[in-house]
Amino acid sequence: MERSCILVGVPVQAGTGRRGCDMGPNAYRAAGLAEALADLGHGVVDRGNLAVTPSAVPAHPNPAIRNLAEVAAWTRHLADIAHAEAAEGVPIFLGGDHSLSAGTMTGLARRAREEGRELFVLWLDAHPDMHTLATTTSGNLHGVPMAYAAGIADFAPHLPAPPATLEPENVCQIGLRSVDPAEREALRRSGICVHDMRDVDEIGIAPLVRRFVERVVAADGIVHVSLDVDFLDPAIAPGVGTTVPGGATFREAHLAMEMLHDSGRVRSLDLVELNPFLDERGRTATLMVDLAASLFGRRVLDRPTPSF
Ligand SMILES: NC(=[NH2+])NCCC[C@H](N)C(=O)O
Ligand SMILES: [Mn+2]
Ligand SMILES: [Mn+2]
Repeated sequence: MERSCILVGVPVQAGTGRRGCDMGPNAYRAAGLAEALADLGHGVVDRGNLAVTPSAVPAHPNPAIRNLAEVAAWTRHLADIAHAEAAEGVPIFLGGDHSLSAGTMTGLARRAREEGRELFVLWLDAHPDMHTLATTTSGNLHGVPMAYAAGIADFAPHLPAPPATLEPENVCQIGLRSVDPAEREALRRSGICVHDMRDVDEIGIAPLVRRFVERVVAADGIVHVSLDVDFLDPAIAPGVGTTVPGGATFREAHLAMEMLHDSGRVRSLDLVELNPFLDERGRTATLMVDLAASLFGRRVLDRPTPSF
């Protein structure tokens, strides 16, 4: 029996500077995510939207930081939820801002470790989200989840200690085009595999994804995809608070999803940063749903599955 898709609504917006991401989960539902997955033959369970009750956390000396207690509560809760749901099926986390990935990725890392599998992350984003609590200048905690999950810096006692961390070598970021100076340095030291938009332009999205999948297959690993709306060019995906020009095209994004599907290795997905308040008649939500459909098997024509 194939594993069912499990939709988990994560209406967090505490990690961003603007309101509206809390409407993301329901926009994906309105755009027909469950129906699109069911049409592909998948079982679909919708767990509804999660909620958390923040409790006080020790303050951090960086005065810019916003909503630390709330992000801490989401991180703790999501690590537990991701760990549990990954045993049940293929969790799809409907954000909500990217701070949610601090929880999902560390919970998934714990599950993978317990199962003796190597977890790989494909991070599709204009930003590396590699700030620490000390280096963020915006104070928006959607800028820190990769540093948190890859164990780049100690976030405790302000954020909960991660139950497990990612191997930086197993993380691949594609689509970068807005990197703060402190992040640049942190990336360089981390060993994370990074591809900016210049690499996408010069090399092409297909070879980049193929190389990633080849590494996964060589390690007999499994894949988590973290898809930030701002990976996409703002001309096709305006419904996000942190647009950066020069993003992935419609075809580049779909091709990446199709190739990942062909790998047979994808076990979980974050859909993050959708802000329906900034969207135009649901077009960004619809595009994200179509990309999720490509990731889970929708294609134009039948074709033989390549062996990587
Ligand atoms: N998940 C995102 N959209 N992150 C954008 C982060 C932008 C910037 N680096 C900051 O820390 O504020
Ligand atoms: Mn992001
Ligand atoms: Mn981003």
